[in-house]
Amino acid sequence: MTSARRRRPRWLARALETHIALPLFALLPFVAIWVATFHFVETERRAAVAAAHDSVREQLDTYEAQVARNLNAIDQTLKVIKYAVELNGAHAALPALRTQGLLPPGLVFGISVADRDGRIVDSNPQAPAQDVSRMPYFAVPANGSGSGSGNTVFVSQTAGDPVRPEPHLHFTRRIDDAAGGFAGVAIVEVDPAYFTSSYERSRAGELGLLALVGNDGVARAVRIGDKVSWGQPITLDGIKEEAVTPQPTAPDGEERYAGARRLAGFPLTVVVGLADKEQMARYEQHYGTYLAGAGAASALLIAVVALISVWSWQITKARRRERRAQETYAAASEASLDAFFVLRSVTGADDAITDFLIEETNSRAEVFTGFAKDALRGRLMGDVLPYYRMNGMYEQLVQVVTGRAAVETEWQAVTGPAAGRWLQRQIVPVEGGAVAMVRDITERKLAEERIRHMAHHDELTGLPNRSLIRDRLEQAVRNAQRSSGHLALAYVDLDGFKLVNDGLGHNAGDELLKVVGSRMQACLRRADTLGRVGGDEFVILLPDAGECPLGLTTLLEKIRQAVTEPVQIGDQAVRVSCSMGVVVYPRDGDAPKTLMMNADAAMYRAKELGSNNFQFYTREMNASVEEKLALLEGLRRALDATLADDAVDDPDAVPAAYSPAGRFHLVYQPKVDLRTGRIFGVEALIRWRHPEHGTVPPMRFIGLAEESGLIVGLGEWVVRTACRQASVWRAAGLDALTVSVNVSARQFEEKRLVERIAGALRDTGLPPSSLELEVTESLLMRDLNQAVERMRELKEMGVSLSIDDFGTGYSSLSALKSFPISTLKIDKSFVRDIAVSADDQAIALAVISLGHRLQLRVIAEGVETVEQRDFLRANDCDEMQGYLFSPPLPAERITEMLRAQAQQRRLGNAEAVPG
Ligand SMILES: Nc1nc2c(ncn2[C@@H]2O[C@@H]3COP(=O)(O)O[C@H]4[C@@H](O)[C@H](n5cnc6c(=O)[nH]c(N)nc65)O[C@@H]4COP(=O)(O)O[C@H]3[C@H]2O)c(=O)[nH]1
Repeated sequence: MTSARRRRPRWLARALETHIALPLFALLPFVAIWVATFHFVETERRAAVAAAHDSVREQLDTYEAQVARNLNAIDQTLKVIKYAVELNGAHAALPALRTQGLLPPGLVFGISVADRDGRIVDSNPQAPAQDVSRMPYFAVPANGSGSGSGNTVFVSQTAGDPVRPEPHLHFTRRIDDAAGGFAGVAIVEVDPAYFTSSYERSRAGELGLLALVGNDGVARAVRIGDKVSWGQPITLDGIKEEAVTPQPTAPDGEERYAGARRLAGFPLTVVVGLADKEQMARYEQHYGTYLAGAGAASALLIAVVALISVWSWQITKARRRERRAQETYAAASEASLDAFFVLRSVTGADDAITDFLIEETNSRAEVFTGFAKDALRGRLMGDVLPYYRMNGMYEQLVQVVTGRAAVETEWQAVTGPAAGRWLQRQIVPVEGGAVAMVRDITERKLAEERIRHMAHHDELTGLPNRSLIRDRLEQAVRNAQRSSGHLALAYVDLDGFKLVNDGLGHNAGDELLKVVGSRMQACLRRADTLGRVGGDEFVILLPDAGECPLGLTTLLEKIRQAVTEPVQIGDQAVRVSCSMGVVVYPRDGDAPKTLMMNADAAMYRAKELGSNNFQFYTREMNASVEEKLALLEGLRRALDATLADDAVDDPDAVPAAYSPAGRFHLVYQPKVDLRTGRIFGVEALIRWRHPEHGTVPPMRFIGLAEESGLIVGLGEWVVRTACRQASVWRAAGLDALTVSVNVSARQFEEKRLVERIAGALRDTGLPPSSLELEVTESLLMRDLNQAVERMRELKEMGVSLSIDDFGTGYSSLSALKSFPISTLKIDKSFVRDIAVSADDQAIALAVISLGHRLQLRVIAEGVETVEQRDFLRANDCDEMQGYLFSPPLPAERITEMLRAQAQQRRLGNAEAVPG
């Protein structure tokens, strides 16, 4: 059926649609109605016309016979008179006839006899004698020509005469005497109505016509309805004996079926006319009725057809819409990535749904079921996809069909071709069943999972991020609250990470973070959480910590040691440590936020205490922030006061060795030549005499001064003060000294550094060669190009440069070669164990050898023991600095030392190194 429909041409299919076919078919009865109607009408018309013809003929027959009879009677009368005249003479003829009873009644005919002179000699009824010789009815027969002469009857026109003024027809015959001469005329006068008295209204109607017309075309008597007239000209040419078509007839011009017949022996013709409108009246009436009937039938037919067609059209339209929608849906669903199943409920004996029949599906269904769509159509779900009873779909279908509400579910397939994939089904109720749409949402699920993971994990290390840590901490706090348990939180910050990151690049920094992260993770249990909350900051959450914080120390120490193990990055082994701040719930706070803040504060304290350690939180730690602010304020005031003092003092005056409270001052640590033992230079180190806390070491405030930018002004003051002091020593004629000043990263990055130093040298008169700037390796590595450029400018000025804390950074040899420096300083952390640690010895030796290969002097700082000094000296280290020789001292103590040194030299004692 479907294929047949498909094969049927489109135009034919359209034509067969009821709303088109029905009107076409309805044309047949429509035409039939009208053909039949016109046929009946025509038949009736013909019948009516035939009837009219018959009637004309019939009446003509009757009329003709009657008139002929009348005329014969008249003629008979004329002949009798003529005979009587010939027999009795004109005067005695009528009396003779009267006597014999042969005279017709006077009411019907008027009879007269005229003599040869045209005088009426006798008449019946009696009339006065008159001369009628001039009248045609006398003259014509008298002349012996035309009708009335001889054996013929003359018929006059209807008119009055001297005898009787009323209009009459005069029938006359010539009377001859015995010799054949003219003897007179027999006259019969007849009322014209006499010839039309046979008019029957029942047959001829109101407009029927009876006429007696003379051969001269003038009517002798005409009757139409009740009216009798005469004298009109009536043309007989068009009136045949059987007039087929009606034509206008005189005197009224009415259309009539007419017939005429000449009367033998008389110059007269009888005419019968039947009015067309009367003869066809019945037909006309029927015609109207037929037309009205046909019209009504047609209207009814049209109305019915129109109604059915409109109804059918609406249905067709709806069907077409539906079909188009179905086709569109089918096309869309074929192209769709969703599988769909149109399912019809199958019910059991108790009307309960037992299964679902697949009525329709699409190609995509094959992916989910393993069956082609044709194999699915018409099958029961329970037969082809039995597992639909196990994954909840069957129950849902029943629920949707009975509850008439759509449902949507996501599930992971465990059986079938899509096993393991995430699927989503939407089930929508439809009449008699449901439509299920199934979509593969695995990719979306994975993406969601990825996004969820990304939202909660650190991309680099894969560890939980701050947000997840916060969640877990909140959860752990809730659990601990419920169970009255304890939890611990450690804030971990890597020490020295920045050096690796800045020095070796971000990739190395990233690698380091990953290694350190996994090492820390390895120290923890499954229930613990390690997260990364910032650059080099980690958080460890221990949800099942004991009440006593000290119980955590073993774990914390293990983590610390794991972090400090060297990390191999490329061909370099780097080492970082970590500072940890630890809080315990509920002792150190009961809110997650407070715990985080306090752990952070404890971590800062660990940093302050020299890093590479862990600190448990104490209440005092929170004072640190305020303390910092107070410190910063104090720094500002101290710098202002120090600069104000300097401005008041004589610029050429010797700098104050000890500042009053709230001021800065410098101390100087001698630098000694390891071979000669001579003091060849000093390192200027800043001190702050705090009004309350006494002398504050630079490690406590340099960082803050850097952070706040105060270091720029402070650094300039240091340079100027150190230069001024060195000039003072020079002016005092003491041994020429090089004064070293520490320059922090922030100062070095400042554009006007070179200008400021040049200004200080200019203002104090110190030769640039007497000034050395100490910069750290890490400082140089921040922006290598800019650092080298700036160092060159300083070098060109004559100022020397040394690299402080050498060995703690990661400057490459090539970078080192490009630095215009004169000295390398071995960091005191390597010097500390130099006498015992093979590692530190190796580092020190490497620095010495490297420095010498680069033509640099090497100085060791923090030399406290003779062993350290001896090792360094034995290994060719050039210079040293440290408590062994002298701690940092006020300037005047240096002056004394220099004086003593000069004196000793004068005494020829070159050995100045103690111990
Ligand atoms: N353990 C030990 N320490 C020794 C020994 N000999 C000297 N020291 C200390 O080692 C530090 C050497 O200075 P640094 O490494 O440049 O380290 C300096 C330097 O980086 C910074 N600093 C000091 N003054 C200034 C300054 O004026 N400007 C800048 N930017 N930084 C400064 O503060 C750091 C610390 O300065 P100080 O506390 O004065 O500490 C000084 C000094 O007192 C020793 O034998 N054993």
